[in-house]
Amino acid sequence: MAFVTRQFIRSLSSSAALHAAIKHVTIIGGGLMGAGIAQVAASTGHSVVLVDTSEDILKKSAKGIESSLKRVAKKKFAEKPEDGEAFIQKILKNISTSTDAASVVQGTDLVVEAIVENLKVKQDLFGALDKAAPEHTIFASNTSSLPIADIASSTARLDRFGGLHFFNPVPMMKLVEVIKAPGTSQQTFDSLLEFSKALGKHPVSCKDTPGFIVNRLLVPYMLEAVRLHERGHGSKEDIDVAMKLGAGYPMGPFELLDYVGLDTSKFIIDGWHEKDPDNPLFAPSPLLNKLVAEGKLGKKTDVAVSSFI
Ligand SMILES: CCCCCCC[C@H](O)CC(=O)SCCNC(=O)CCNC(=O)[C@H](O)C(C)(C)COP(=O)([O-])OP(=O)([O-])OC[C@H]1O[C@@H](n2cnc3c(N)ncnc32)[C@H](O)[C@@H]1OP(=O)([O-])[O-]
Ligand SMILES: NC(=O)c1ccc[n+]([C@@H]2O[C@H](COP(=O)([O-])OP(=O)(O)OC[C@H]3O[C@@H](n4cnc5c(N)ncnc54)[C@H](O)[C@@H]3O)[C@@H](O)[C@H]2O)c1
Repeated sequence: MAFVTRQFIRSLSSSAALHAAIKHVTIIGGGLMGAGIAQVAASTGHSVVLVDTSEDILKKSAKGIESSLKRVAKKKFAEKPEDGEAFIQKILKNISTSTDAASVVQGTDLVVEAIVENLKVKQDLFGALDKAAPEHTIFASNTSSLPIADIASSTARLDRFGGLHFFNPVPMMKLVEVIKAPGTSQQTFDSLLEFSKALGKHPVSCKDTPGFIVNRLLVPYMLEAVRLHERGHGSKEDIDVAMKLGAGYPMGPFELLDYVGLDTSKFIIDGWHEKDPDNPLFAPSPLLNKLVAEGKLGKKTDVAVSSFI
């Protein structure tokens, strides 16, 4: 009995040690999502390296993080604004940047990937990182729509690979979908759940199925809104107002498409359409295709202007 108890306590403390081990995080991709994930990880005391392909992009990411932190500080230190600047600087100190993923992962506990929604590009990245990262390092993808198992297949660490699907804007959205692929070990899954909680998020457990939970429901809804408009059955403005005032959504579907990025939305739809061409829910949208071809990608192209106008 005493032995069982000691063993039980040992297993609890080793699992606590494992969870505590996620201190150093590498975020690959400094766009909308990567910058937000880096900000939240740094704000919760993690040491963060943010990686992208060029110094210019990383400068833009750093600027975005700083202005988001200013918004947080304005609210948090409304009574004592002078403390806000120290708060921001303390968090920024936890973030460094790099264009060399292979060298920075050598000292990392967790890699969170938030690069372009393309299977081959993600596989190439993880295949290269697998050779450079230490044994214990966990890999996670923030993919919106791709199977985690397919991304993980370019590595030899299927047991230490899972999904961490954050929501935009990351500093505000409480949910993280934690995805257990068939190869993900229970220990890795538990670490990812613990990490999500350490970020102050609310994790939900997901299977490695298309769109997990949120996007399996959200993507058909958003596409249906675009199709409703394409059929001439409602203006974009009326559809947005209707869903905000009639269904209680904080943003209408067109506003949200602008916010998410029209390029990312198109990558998601094209990928699902290719896999399931007869499914009318995932039929491509001529309007979306036209806007992306014109380089109108939503807020990321111009924060002040809607791409749908
Ligand atoms: C077709 C296929 C498409 C599928 C796409 C799937 C994509 C993906 O996989 C899943 C998703 O993410 S799906 C997408 C999931 N996401 C959704 O569905 C999002 C839906 N939208 C919302 O929940 C709300 O509109 C927001 C929370 C964005 C803003 O809140 P609001 O009440 O409408 O109003 P507000 O006046 O603007 O802001 C008020 C205050 O909030 C604070 N603050 C805001 N942003 C901040 C930031 N970045 N940093 C820091 N702080 C930030 C700030 O304090 C600000 O005050 P300030 O004085 O202005 O600084
Ligand atoms: N936009 C959203 O609302 C949202 C929400 C949840 C999940 N996601 C997912 O997160 C991922 C990123 O989306 P995003 O909206 O942040 O995209 P984004 O276009 O804003 O940013 C992607 C960044 O990745 C960089 N990048 C591309 N290839 C790279 C590589 N090989 N190495 C390093 N950096 C590279 C790009 O330079 C860019 O800065 C996608 O998988 C997307 O599906 C997006």
